[in-house]
Amino acid sequence: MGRKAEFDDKPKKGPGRKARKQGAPVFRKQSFAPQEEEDKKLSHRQKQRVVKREQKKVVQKAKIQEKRAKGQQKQLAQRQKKYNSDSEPEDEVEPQEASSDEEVPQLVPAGKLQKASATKGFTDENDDWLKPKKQQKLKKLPQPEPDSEEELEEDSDADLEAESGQEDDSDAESAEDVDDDEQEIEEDSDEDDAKVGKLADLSDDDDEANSDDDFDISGDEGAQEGSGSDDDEDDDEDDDDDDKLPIERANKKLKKREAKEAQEAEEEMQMTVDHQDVFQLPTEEEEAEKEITLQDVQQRIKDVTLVLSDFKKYRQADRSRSEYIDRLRQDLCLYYSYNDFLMEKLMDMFPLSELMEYLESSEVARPLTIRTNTLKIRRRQLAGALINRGVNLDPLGKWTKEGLVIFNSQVPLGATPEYLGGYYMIQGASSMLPVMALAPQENERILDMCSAPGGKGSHIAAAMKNSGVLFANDSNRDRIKAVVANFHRLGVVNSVVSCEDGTKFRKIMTGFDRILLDAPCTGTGVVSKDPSVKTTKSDVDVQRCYNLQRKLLLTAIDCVDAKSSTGGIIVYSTCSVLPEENEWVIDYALKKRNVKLVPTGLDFGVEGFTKFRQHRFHPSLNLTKRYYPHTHNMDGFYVAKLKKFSNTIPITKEQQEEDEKQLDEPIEGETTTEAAEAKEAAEDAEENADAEKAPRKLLGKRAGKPSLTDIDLDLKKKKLEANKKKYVAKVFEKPVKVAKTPKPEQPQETNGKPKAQKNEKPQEATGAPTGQKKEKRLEKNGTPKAQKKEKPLEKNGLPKAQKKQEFKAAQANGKGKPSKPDAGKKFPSQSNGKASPGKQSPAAPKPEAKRFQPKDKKAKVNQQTAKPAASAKANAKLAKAPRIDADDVPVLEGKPIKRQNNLKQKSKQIGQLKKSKTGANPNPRGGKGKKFKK
Ligand SMILES: C[S@@+](CC[C@H](N)C(=O)[O-])C[C@H]1O[C@@H](n2cnc3c(N)ncnc32)[C@H](O)[C@@H]1O
Repeated sequence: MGRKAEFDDKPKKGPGRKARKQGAPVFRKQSFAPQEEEDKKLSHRQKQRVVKREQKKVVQKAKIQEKRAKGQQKQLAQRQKKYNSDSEPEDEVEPQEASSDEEVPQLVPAGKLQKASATKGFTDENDDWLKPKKQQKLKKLPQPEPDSEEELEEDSDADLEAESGQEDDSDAESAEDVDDDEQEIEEDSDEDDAKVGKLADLSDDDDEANSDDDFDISGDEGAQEGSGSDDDEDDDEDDDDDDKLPIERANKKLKKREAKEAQEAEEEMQMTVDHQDVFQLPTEEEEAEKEITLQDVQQRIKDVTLVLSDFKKYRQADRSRSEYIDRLRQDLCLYYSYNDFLMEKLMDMFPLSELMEYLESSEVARPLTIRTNTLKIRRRQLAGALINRGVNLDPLGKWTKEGLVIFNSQVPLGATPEYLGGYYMIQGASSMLPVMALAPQENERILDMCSAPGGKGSHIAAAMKNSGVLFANDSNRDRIKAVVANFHRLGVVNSVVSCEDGTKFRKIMTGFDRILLDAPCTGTGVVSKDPSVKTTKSDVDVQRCYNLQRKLLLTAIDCVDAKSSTGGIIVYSTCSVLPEENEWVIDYALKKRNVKLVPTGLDFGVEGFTKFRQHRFHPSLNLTKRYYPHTHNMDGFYVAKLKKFSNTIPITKEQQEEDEKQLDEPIEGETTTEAAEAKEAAEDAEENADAEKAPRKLLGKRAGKPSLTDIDLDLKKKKLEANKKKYVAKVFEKPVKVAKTPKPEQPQETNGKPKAQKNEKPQEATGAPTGQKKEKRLEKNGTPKAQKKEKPLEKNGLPKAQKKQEFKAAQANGKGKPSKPDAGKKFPSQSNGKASPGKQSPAAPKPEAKRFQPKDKKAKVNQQTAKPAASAKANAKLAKAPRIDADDVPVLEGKPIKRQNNLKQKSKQIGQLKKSKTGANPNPRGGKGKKFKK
């Protein structure tokens, strides 16, 4: 549109046709150049009005001259007087001068006006006087609106000249004066354009609004009207009113009034709104009555937040701050699905506005990130390869040379050839930080104390360039498999993988250059990954983690060599944001060991707390780093770097022991998974015991309590439990059957027993109480074979032998062949414990067998299945099957047997009874049997 203005005098290079035809438009530099701010503000019309006004002045001046020439001073004085009566009097100036001042009150600086008015003594306030001249002027002025100031000036000059030309004859001198004055005024008006513009805006705009162009009132006008002072407005009115009809003036006044009223109304409304907006905390009844939606909750969160932001202003007089905070916490729990405990913790940590940000960002998943395995590939190459597969990615940030952030991918990132080839590890951005802080060096000995699944461990190995030795440890046997798998995939070859309790590591190995302790924690920083954290964590969980973390950290410190030439460094990290698991743990270690905090080397992250609520930590804790989802767009994380400066421990051994004891103390109200499992097991055992018959119950009560504590211990090794049960069943099956032998048969039994049976019994007797160690020892001695031989005998031979014995006993007592029901009864009597002790064998291994029977369902089944079997064949068949299974039970480990060892007393009793009755060595294979002999 239009031609392009040129403001510089640069000659155009090679002007084109257009340029030749039509020169560039030339504007007065003045009009665009930012010389005067005020000038910029003048619109085109305003400028026109200024020119008009100047023209007016000129006309007025000419009139004055004319009047002077005609000697109409008297009339002028009268007019002046009249004007003065309408306008504000100005005492300081002579009447004539005053009137001239009023003529252009604000348009020209006072001094100059005085000068001008002193010369002319003129006012345009007199309509009578002015009107014909106006008409005259209007006639003289060109009808179309002038395009520019220049034109207007020219026009006005021309008019002036014409007028002055008419007047030249009469008063040449005065004409010269006028010319001079004109010049002055012109200059002044040029100089003071800005001032004129500023003040005239109000009046002129009004003028324009009322007179020109359909009452166009722009917002600016209104604003200017509003912003102008009353005086200014009045003055402007005075100016403008000259040109206006009464109706226009009335209109203007009306508008003014309306604007004022609108402003007042707005203020009033604001006050009312402020007053009404005070949020009313709902009462309990209200809450109970009203069905609340999520939107209501959201609104209430906003309201309460507002109240808490200016409590004095918005609070209800009868409500305390804590009531609002409680309400807010409950609503936040409801809205974001947190439990009260965690929400309270978070509210303690963050100011309200930050808390909202934290909660919001915790609802959103963090960006997917991967770490280049620099043992195999460079990041650029990896990025190229993945891009070719349709992965949209970018470098993670300047702080890492290995990280890549994945925006989207056409392929699953856990299944690309690059992943399977070990070129990268899928890892959260925050997980890279602890290893960066650890700064592993080549050829060092580094321990990753809690390593599974090996993300950070493999990062350490990469930093070590597969040199030195990396010890990757984790106490979780299942998870450690992931470490091995990942290390294989990623090509880590400098590592030793172990599965030990980290707290015991000082007894396994020490003297490490560096240790990473990425401690087990509540995971409150990874809520977006695992939302269950929001509802499942309690103070007991935090306490438990806190204890374990402290123990692990002290161990880690003890395992590091302070004299390491390259290191002596411990990095502690968690994916929890709670100070209890972070600053408190570090603060504890600072007190208990010769370590100090050093900068992590991570140039971003929030400083760790040096105080939290009423707690005060070591000031150096500000060297630790915190990471939040809302500030760093990564999982909540904590990193602390410690330097060990002495291998001595600054506390006494007694203190150490006391500390350890304290850390091992059970937590009040603890309902850990282990404890819960133990409880469940105890309940199961009790239920089983209840299911047993009375004597068993008794036995269960007698032996049950100690065995329950044993169960507690055993449950810590979950996998062994199943085996243990099987084993227990197997070991104690024989005594059960031995116990079945009726009293009178015993002498016969002892005398007429087959060899095999003789061998069995001592084995059973000894095997039952001695437990696993014994079993192992037996195995070593070649006993398992014998056992295996025995067992079929037990299974197949025992019922037969029993029958024979029964039969013999019956014959000896003259009772004849025992009836089938009798034989049948014996088994139930055993299982039910109803058989009288008198009828049982004196060896009485029965109670012992009963004691363990509840724990062994299989044994029960065996007995029960054997019970209804009428014939020996059937019995043998039924007994056979499960026994074969029992033989296949793997060799037992320490725990189950240990538990049985607790029952030494009973086994001793059994052995002694047998010994006394049979006179045979209960354990001909030595070992405990020998002890029994003694
Ligand atoms: C946060 S994870 C470690 C993650 C690992 N550093 C990584 O980057 O892949 C914590 C680990 O500590 C292990 N852990 C828990 N208690 C332990 C203990 N007493 N000794 C050693 N490891 C333990 C857990 O099995 C779990 O794998």
